[in-house]
Amino acid sequence: MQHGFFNVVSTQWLLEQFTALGRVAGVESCSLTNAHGRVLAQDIVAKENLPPFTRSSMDGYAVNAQDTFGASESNPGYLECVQEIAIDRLPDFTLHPGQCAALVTGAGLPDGADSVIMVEHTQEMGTGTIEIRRSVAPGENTMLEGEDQAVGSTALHEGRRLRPQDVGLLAALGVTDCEVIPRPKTALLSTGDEIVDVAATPRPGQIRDVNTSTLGALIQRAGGEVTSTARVPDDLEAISTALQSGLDVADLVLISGGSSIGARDHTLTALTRLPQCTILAHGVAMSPGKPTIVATVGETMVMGLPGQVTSAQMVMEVLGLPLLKQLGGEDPDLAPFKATVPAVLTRNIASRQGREDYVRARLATGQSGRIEATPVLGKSGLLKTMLQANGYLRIPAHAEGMQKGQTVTVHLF
Ligand SMILES: Nc1nc2c(c(=O)[nH]1)N[C@H]1C(S)=C(S)[C@@H](COP(=O)(O)OP(=O)(O)OC[C@H]3O[C@@H](n4cnc5c(N)ncnc54)[C@H](O)[C@@H]3O)O[C@H]1N2
Ligand code: MOO
Repeated sequence: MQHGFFNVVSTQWLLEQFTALGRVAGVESCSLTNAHGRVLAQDIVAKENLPPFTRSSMDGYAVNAQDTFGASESNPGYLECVQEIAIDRLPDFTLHPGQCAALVTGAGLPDGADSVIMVEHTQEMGTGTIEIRRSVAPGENTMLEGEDQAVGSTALHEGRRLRPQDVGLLAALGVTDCEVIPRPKTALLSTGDEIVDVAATPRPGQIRDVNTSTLGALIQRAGGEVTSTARVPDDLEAISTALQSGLDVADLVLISGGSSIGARDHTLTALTRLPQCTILAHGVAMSPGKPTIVATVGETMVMGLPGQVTSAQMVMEVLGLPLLKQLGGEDPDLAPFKATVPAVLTRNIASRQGREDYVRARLATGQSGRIEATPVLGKSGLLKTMLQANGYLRIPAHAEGMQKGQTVTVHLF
């Protein structure tokens, strides 16, 4: 039996190691309908201008701005309306001085027009004359050809995780399929003699497997794929066999439980038996989550997570999600900011020096109108701190705690 953690590292050091890892191998084609959340494996270059022609952004009249200069409520101008422009066909005439053409939002402007006056600033006088009660500037109330995206420019870069608005840009450019990076394949091993299937009725002493579900959901949130799951007893041979099966199919193997130094904790031994294994960490200077193992076996990453339900989730939040995003090829410079909220702490929190504390917190708007963070303290074997909290805050390893009234950054779940 191991009598201590032998390679305790900081989260910062581990995160730095992750940034050196390459993305998973290969490329796959993805239809636009399935593209949301995927990471581009190619630059998308615009093959056309967007908008493809200059369009009106208002209902009104296409005009030459010069013809409206000086027009006001008290001193209106008058233009001759020569046509009604169809929404689905570009106008094939030229607007001459003193003329305007009726159009709706989205219609193309005729030659000779450079702006649109909104219908509410005009009055139809009959016999085709339009009273103009305001002036417009050149370009006003129009969307210029190529203003969204110019032909030949890079619309979206490789490494971008596609958000709904990105998918909209692909649609506008006529991109029906794109090359994406495969989702990192993740094998989940849940260890423990006492752990039974969710559908089972546990007999006294047994508990249902929570971690396969929470970790599976977190893997999906980070863009990974749960490729296989297995439940294994606290038995070195069984764990070794399941670990090998995971290594055979996955880019990342997550092992829940057995990562500590107890008599039933076999994860480390199962790993160190493998000739290609390098242990990066056995023990991370964080709480909860100290009994965490990070290793490589050849090209495959392995994380041994503490079995405690909250600890396993927090280690995933802090280390597992960045690792999955790195393996998934997401370029951090193109990634959206992780949502954080500055909030005023409602009470003191004590912390031991030498390890980071990750404290769950509940957010609420205080009487002053400012957002307040109340620490949700509790045992890491219970689920409720995660359920009651909106996010977590980090107390650095050198700090002895945080003071009531201090502004903290809450990372949202
Ligand atoms: N001597 C020491 N003992 C322990 C230390 C330490 O530093 N020195 N750290 C403690 C901390 S903190 C944690 S966290 C646990 C982590 O232990 P393991 O990773 O070896 O996990 P297990 O012992 O297998 O399980 C712990 C706990 O979690 C429950 N569990 C496990 N898997 C699941 C699951 N899939 N779903 C729901 N619950 C699960 C399990 O029943 C145990 O209650 O070590 C401490 N000990
Ligand atoms: O890490 Mo244990 O994860 O503190 O409960």
